[in-house]
Amino acid sequence: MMDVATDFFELPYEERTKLYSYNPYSPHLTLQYQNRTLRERLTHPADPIHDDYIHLLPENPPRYREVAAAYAKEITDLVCRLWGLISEGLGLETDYLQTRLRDMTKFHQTTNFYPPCLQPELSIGLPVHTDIGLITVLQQVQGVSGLQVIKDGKWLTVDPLPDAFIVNVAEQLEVMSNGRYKSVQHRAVTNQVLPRISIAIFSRLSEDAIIGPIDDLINEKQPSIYRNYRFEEFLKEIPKQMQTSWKIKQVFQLHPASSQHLEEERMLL
Ligand SMILES: O=C(O)CCC(=O)C(=O)O
Ligand SMILES: [Fe+2]
Repeated sequence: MMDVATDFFELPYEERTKLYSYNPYSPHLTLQYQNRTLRERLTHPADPIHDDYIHLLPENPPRYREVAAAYAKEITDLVCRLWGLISEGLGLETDYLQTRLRDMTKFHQTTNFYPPCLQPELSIGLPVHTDIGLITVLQQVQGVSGLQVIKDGKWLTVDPLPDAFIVNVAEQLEVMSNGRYKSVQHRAVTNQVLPRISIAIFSRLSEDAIIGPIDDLINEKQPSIYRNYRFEEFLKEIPKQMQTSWKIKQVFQLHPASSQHLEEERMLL
């Protein structure tokens, strides 16, 4: 996938921008070259079960459709296996998340291209955020670092490892696990010399999906942190909180004071 993604971003500007579209549900290219941000991203569905989208993928490079279809199949299978491990980690039946989520999960792929920047300290590839779905499977091009996560209030670089995927816990999994899995705050910085590519497959939910802590994880010692909400409600909060997406789930929190220490830690950034 990385090879065809690299070929795509090596296409001339006129060829890449054929994929400009205002419809977020069809494959589209977005250029983000303003407000210190330096990024192009190609986004499209990646769901072999729910979407009939292959004919909408880029025709160029010629192998893109075939490779992206196979990649979507492999990664969504991997996500289903990870759901099994996460369910077990939460003390639930192995197929709990798979049974509950598969029909209401939509996968999509974003390939990020960050051009080099002579003064990386003056720009950012992708500002700090948390992913909004369940989990994200990410791969980075070899040899160029850029992904950073926050650990103990400090930025930590996640260097690319050969043949390794990065799995990010995203917001809805933190809510469903009643805070046991923590969504990770991350960002991408630019490189002075080399361009960088990363490929993410996100799992999002259908808009009417009801999200909330899983009943079996709530008890007297661990009361529910969040109220139930429709995923649509979460999405509507995003434009209200541009650049601070990690605060969104607090809107659905039952006792906001309990997260105060987290808030204080985040204020350090
Ligand atoms: O480029 C990266 O490594 C991070 C990409 C990312 O976080 C995203 O697309 O949400
Ligand atoms: Fe992300």
